[in-house]
Amino acid sequence: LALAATACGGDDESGGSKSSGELSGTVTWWDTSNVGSEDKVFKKIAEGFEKKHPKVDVKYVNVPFGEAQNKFKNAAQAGSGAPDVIRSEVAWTPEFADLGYLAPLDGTAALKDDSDFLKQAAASTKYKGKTYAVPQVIDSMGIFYNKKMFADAGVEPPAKIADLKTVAEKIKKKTGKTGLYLRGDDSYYFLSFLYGEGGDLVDADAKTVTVDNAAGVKAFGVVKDLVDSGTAKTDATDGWENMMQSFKNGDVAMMINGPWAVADTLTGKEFTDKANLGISTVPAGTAGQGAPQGGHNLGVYAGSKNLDASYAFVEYMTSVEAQAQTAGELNLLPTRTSAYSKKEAVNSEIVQFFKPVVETAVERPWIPETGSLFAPLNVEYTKVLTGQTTPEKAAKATGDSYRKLLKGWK
Ligand SMILES: C[C@H]1O[C@H](O[C@H]2[C@H](O)[C@@H](O)[C@@H](O[C@H]3[C@H](O)[C@@H](O)[C@@H](O[C@H]4[C@H](O)[C@@H](O)[C@@H](O)O[C@@H]4CO)O[C@@H]3CO)O[C@@H]2CO)[C@H](O)[C@H](O)[C@@H]1N[C@H]1C[C@@H](CO)[C@H](O)[C@@H](O)[C@@H]1O
Repeated sequence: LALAATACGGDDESGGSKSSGELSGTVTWWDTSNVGSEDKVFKKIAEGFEKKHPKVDVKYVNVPFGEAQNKFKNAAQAGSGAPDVIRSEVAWTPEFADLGYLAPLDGTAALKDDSDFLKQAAASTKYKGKTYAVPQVIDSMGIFYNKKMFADAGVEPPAKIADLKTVAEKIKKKTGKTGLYLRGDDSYYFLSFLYGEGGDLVDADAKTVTVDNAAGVKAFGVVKDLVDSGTAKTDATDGWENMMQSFKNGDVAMMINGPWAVADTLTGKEFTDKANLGISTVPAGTAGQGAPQGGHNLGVYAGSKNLDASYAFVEYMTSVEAQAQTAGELNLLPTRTSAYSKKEAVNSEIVQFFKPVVETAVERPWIPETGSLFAPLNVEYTKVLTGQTTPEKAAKATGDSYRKLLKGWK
């Protein structure tokens, strides 16, 4: 596995020869997984592909999640420097497909046993009747909690927002620590509170923006109150780092997060005994309980000069064996139904916890604009949590941004 220092593309030297039937050439793969935890396992699996196809050289490039979407769009648009295979987050996939940057995979070697994929995982790979990527992982969110801190304070995982506040009060009294770390620089962490008040960002079927309705305003009020009441602490920047450090060091008793955070969490001093990590459903709001559906697909760049090897690589990386390995080693959720009966998935408490959560997770519309809904929401969400705007103004400003973005929507 040649570790390319910089993102470089499927240039013509990588052209694989099909004549011998044996795959050959280079496959450059942009992986967005977390460095130091997830990436090690994904690299290992990719090396297995090279062993199986000795004439293929996989160039592994790790591109940070926050940069990969634009980096790929820029390279694809310029027609130079794009990878052969991209780890495409669920909301990036319809956008890349709409732009023509992904090769349709129907009928290719990339798409094997596609009836084996969970329908909600497959949904984000379909666009205008074609399949543009293969689901690699699916995820949702839950409350991660420190079992020892909970036991010391004599509290149970909170089922409702009111319980969350009570639990936090008891933890503060007993340990002086803040109950929850609520990530403030990524509004994906707001969605379970929005759903809890019966809200959503948009109603795609009705082509209506809904983030600024009464439920949306209420949800902004709920998260503002969590911070103002001392139930939660937050930051306007470096949210991921601050959240992970706070929880791993026992500075907070809870965080809302997903399976992609587990491997890193277990390296924390509070979780050397991994049994100390508890996971529970996100607390319900006044209208119900719901967590968002996220995840990642593998797509083949439409301009790849080595389509055959790229198709085979995508199939290998999303195979039931690969998914069993990431379930066992990283507690990531498979997207193949068959992978859930593999022992690695059966033996993972995290996978078993999240399976029903993902089955009932709130789906988003898989339209090209879906990913663009977060940038404006991030601005207002952060301002609400840091007292720079009111729930009413935040909801309105977000709704106005959405109506500019979604032409003709109400
Ligand atoms: C702002 C962004 O909004 C959206 O992203 C949503 C996303 O749609 C949601 O689904 C959700 O993603 C979950 C994800 O499902 C979940 O799996 C997990 O991912 C783990 C991996 O598991 C882990 O392996 C590792 O990779 O690390 C990953 C991350 O931890 O957690 C994710 C949530 O973090 O939330 C995202 C919002 O964050 C847009 O799509 C853009 O990304 C946009 N960013 C660009 C927008 C450009 C201008 O438009 C701007 O110029 C650029 O600079 C910005 O970069």
